[in-house]
Amino acid sequence: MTTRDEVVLDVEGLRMRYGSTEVLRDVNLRVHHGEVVCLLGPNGAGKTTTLEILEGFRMRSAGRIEVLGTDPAHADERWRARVGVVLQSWRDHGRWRVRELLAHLGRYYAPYSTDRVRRPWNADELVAAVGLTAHADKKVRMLSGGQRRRLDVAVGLVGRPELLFLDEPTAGLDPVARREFHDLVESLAAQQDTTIVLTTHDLYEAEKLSDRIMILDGGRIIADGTAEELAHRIAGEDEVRWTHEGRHHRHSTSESTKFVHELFQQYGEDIADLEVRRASLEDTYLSLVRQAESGQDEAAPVNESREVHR
Ligand SMILES: Nc1ncnc2c1ncn2[C@@H]1O[C@H](COP(=O)(O)OP(=O)(O)OP(=O)(O)O)[C@@H](O)[C@H]1O
Repeated sequence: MTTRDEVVLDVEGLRMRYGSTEVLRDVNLRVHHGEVVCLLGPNGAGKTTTLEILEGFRMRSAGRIEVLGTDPAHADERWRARVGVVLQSWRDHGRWRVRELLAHLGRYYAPYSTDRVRRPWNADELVAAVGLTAHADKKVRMLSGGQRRRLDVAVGLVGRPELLFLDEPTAGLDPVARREFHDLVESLAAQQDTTIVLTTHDLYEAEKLSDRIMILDGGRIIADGTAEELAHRIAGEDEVRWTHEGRHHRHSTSESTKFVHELFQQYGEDIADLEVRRASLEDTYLSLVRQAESGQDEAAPVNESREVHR
């Protein structure tokens, strides 16, 4: 069992080559206990490859990796029982019924139960937690795509993992299911016992769920920090909008607080409809990826390691 402040994931100089194609060149990252970390990056950047290596499903070409204190390439069953995995697509078990499948897979984790963590997660409770109660007796192959994705998440959670990897967990989910999934991740994270690493292309989701965002591009982590910290890395300016005497105005500035203060000093209560728009995560992401791809990236992560404050 890891404790707060402990490093759960430690990666140094990770490289991965498929044939003659080098996908990961020098990936360095560190995740602490209880953090929710989101890995972003363009299609083909190597996010799934990275996750699969960390999960022990794929052998790396080079680099040092410790996941829960162990090299995943040489991990045993006890280690595997502490790690939950939701793959990008998984189409087995079509003939099983939902509840039966979770109860069946759960049995594997029973020997790893402790006084603190009762394993496995009770199948009925888990089915309810992922919103599948109405479908608990259905065969897996009869589920819709989104229901199947909820089941994938349940399969990842059944052993009550200390560390959970989620590869695009909300792809294909409807807005209600997506919101329910966000609530589930937040409740797992709030208990401080589950460290979560997820990939997504949904920047709203990344910002909402994660303590920290890492952007993978060109085989490296090109940015690492909170959404706010990343925004500070781009030379972005805030946009201030307001109305004065019926006319709309806008002004771009890197010192929006000072500007607004001066605006009020000058015009006082005649100012209306004041709005300060900071760079969104989408602006930041696009700018960082463009910078990296045009070779301007200084490859300096915002944050080498930081405490978790939730
Ligand atoms: N088994 C494999 N053999 C050869 N090349 C592979 C293999 N798996 C992935 N690749 C290649 O490695 C690169 C990274 O793929 P990966 O799936 O890790 O990217 P990703 O960031 O997860 O992409 P996406 O956002 O599209 O899911 C891609 O160019 C892909 O074609």
